[in-house]
Amino acid sequence: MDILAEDLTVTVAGRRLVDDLRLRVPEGAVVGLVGPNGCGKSTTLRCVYRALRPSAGVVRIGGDDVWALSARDSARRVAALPQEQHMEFDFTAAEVVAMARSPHKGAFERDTEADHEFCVRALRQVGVAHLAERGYLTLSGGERQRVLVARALAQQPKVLVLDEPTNHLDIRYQLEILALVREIGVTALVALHDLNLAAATCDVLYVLDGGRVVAEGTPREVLTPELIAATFGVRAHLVPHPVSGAPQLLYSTAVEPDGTAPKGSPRCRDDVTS
Ligand SMILES: Nc1ncnc2c1ncn2[C@@H]1O[C@H](COP(=O)(O)OP(=O)(O)OP(=O)(O)O)[C@@H](O)[C@H]1O
Repeated sequence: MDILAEDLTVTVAGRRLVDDLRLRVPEGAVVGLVGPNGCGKSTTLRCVYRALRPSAGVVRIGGDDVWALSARDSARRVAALPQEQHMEFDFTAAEVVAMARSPHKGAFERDTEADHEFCVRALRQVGVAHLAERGYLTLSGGERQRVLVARALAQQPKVLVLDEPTNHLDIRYQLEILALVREIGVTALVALHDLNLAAATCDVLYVLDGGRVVAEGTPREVLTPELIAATFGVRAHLVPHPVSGAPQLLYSTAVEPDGTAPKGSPRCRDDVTS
């Protein structure tokens, strides 16, 4: 299923957190959202996974407005890995992953053998099968993150929405989780801070600044030193990855050698009102 956001706007207290945004993720593509802190990535993703109703515009998953779907129907299509996930009770990792199966069953229906299999497979896919009986609250940050990725996979979604999925992960698991997202062939919209990981993982990148799309295209088209300076206020040098050829960014200090600030735009349009 594809994702289409049209004219998406989120206004809170007179401030446009997301401003007339248009974004498309074709079926099976992995699309990245990048941009500085506070530019509206999570707010956009929350609209896509139906946690936030936009002030204007629409998000369509497989052609249907997500707010025209029931919460259950939406959860059958979209699995989300939010940036913050609070868990009050000490469920085991296996129980946390099993929660993903509830959109696929009736209120009092018990888990079937097939449900169990989906969960075991998801735990294995992200390398946490050995943690299945551990209490979730006893896990490290990276272990928790991998359990939550397993939960998203066990939901068997048509669309994955991942908000900083590499948070807390060591470099091996950062690479493995993103490779897995590509491998399973699911439509994916992913917010990432690491521009090199984004370049290596995503077919297309959307760059947000102040709630607006300021650039879109392949990583090679989008990740130019000019754009990095204008959007992040950082000097960047582009080099091809020696093996894959993917564009890689090396950064220097945020100021020019003469001590002046680099050319750049404001990161957040705090003054924009509806
Ligand atoms: N409910 C809210 N009320 C007021 N402001 C909000 C609300 N939710 C988000 N914001 C503000 O909207 C802006 C965009 O937030 P958002 O979390 O979408 O940014 P982000 O690009 O995901 O940032 P980060 O990279 O830091 O995770 C931020 O300035 C944030 O403080």
